[in-house]
Amino acid sequence: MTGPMTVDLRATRGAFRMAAAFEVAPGEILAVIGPNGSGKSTLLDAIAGHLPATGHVSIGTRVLDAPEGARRAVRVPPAERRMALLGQRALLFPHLSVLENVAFGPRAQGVPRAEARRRARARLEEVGLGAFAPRRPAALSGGQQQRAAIARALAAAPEVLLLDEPFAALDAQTAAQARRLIAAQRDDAGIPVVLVTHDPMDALLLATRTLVMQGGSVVQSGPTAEVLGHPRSDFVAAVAGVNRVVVTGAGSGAVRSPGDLTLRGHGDPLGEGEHGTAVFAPGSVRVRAVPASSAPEALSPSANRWIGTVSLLEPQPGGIRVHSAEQPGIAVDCPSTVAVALGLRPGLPLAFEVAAEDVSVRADRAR
Ligand SMILES: Nc1ncnc2c1ncn2[C@@H]1O[C@H](COP(=O)(O)OP(=O)(O)OP(=O)(O)O)[C@@H](O)[C@H]1O
Repeated sequence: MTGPMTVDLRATRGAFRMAAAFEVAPGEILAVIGPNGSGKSTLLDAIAGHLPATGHVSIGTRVLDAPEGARRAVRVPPAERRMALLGQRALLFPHLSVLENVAFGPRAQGVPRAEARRRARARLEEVGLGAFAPRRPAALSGGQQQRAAIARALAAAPEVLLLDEPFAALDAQTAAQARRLIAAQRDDAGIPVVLVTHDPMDALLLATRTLVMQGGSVVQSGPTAEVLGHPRSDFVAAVAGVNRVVVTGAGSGAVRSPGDLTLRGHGDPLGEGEHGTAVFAPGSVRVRAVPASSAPEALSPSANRWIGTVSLLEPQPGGIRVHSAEQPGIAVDCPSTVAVALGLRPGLPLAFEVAAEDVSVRADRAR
């Protein structure tokens, strides 16, 4: 059991500037998401000490980085931080066997050779590579090399685990196995884990909290369900697969979008003219046919209902994603049975409806 990891760092890479501050509790996984080039790897490299940075990093009472202005400037070299940084590429030592690669960490910490090999063997069994122990890394597939890298990271018994897209190069089955290993390490070793990921499912399944980086800064952080459930940026909305609509308070508890959609939802009440966002899932919108004989008043939109003409249809698992010409920024997922019954095609007018309990509203002021 280690203590919490506290981070408050600034680093530069060429013209790029990164700044982030957060704490990760022992036994907690913090997910870090963000667009390409937003600074996620820079953050992990700075924490691991591979990149010059200013600020503070500590694990419990052990200070790893303290700024020049502190009572005593501290900068612990990467090899002495007791952190494991695992990236997308395995980076195993090519001239050592898989077993020797995994035993390397314990050996470097002074563990006797026989014991280091015993630990390495146990870790390799856990990742399903027991039979590959004598081989050189080049004789392993990419996925097997990554599993060996996970075994190597865990064999060193780190006090903090830094993971940079560790499942990205793995097939679905191996990725699931690797996720279980990481979750077990979190629970058994009770260490803080920072997980950079592009997959919202990783954040949802593994991380209690999620931090969003954009342009080198933290733009949102909080419980994973809140961050993905009410994204503050289009990037996170796309990652979470939800519609995010900029709205303004329209009085009587309703909000209005720039596309003139009137919505009622739950969450923050918006005063008239006050700015905020409304979020709802594409699958929570009901789609119905517009009868050809409809009276004009039956077509007039009311709160949470709108009429749209199909402009784009995209296949989705289990159905079709529908976009309309009138509300191009709103995606609606239509189950395949309904899509067939409606005879979905571009140009078809449709009635859309979303229940108020499925619409989450947040005021900008609450940021
Ligand atoms: N060695 C380097 N020298 C100069 N600039 C760099 C270097 N490495 C990265 N950068 C720049 O730093 C910025 C942040 O890169 P970083 O790799 O941290 O982003 P990221 O969020 O991890 O991206 P990705 O999701 O693509 O892995 C980018 O603009 C990148 O071009």
